[in-house]
Amino acid sequence: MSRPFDLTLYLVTDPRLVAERGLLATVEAAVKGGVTLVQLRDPDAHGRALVEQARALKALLAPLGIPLIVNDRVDVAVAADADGVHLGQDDMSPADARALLGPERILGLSVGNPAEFAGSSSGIDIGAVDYLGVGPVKATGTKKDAGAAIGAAGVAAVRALTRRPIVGIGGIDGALAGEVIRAGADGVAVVSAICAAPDPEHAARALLSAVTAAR
Ligand SMILES: Cc1ncc(COP(=O)(O)OP(=O)(O)O)c(N)n1
Ligand SMILES: Cc1ncsc1CCOP(=O)(O)O
Ligand SMILES: [Mg+2]
Repeated sequence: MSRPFDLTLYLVTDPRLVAERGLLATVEAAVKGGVTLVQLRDPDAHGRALVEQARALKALLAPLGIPLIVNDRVDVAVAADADGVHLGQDDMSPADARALLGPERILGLSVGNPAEFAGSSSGIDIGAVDYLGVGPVKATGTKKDAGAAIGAAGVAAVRALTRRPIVGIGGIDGALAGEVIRAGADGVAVVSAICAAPDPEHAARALLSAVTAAR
């Protein structure tokens, strides 16, 4: 069984959007505002730099009891003793990742739409997965190769297919956060709404209020 985690407000980092403030300062502020889970996502970074960033984030987050997830890279997560990994449909299969990560680390899987969930649950070992990242909910400039937006209705459609925890992602701001929660998501994952905000602590607090009010 994996260690506990809370999807309520999931911060996914972006190297360009945090460049000015800095990765650690942005995450520290966001956590003060109420972020419950953090993912290190830097698709272009090399392994050594990623491990260093993950170790620094882990040192910041572990004393606060907030788990650190690494995007894509099982090897980096293990090297930095991160709490888990988030995988996409083209990344290593969840079953293979689970074999490398062990039973305790948290494993997330992206699901773009209900059909993709159906494919994952019949093909890949969905049993190895702890939560699903569902989206993009709305079109986003943050991930250029994201699929078509599915809206809150798409989140509801995936919700109807599984009891596994789900977090909506893609184009989520304060207004959409409530809709995503009302569609049945357990939480919201955001990049730009926090990383590009002039005050990440305030932005996180506002998103958390929107999620809490919608529950
Ligand atoms: C919480 C969460 N959901 C979805 C994604 C997207 O993952 P993926 O489809 O593998 O795309 P990349 O992020 O690797 O470009 C995510 N990272 N986190
Ligand atoms: C990583 C990812 N996966 C699906 S959409 C997305 C980017 C979300 O970024 P933003 O919250 O800025 O729209
Ligand atoms: Mg990926």
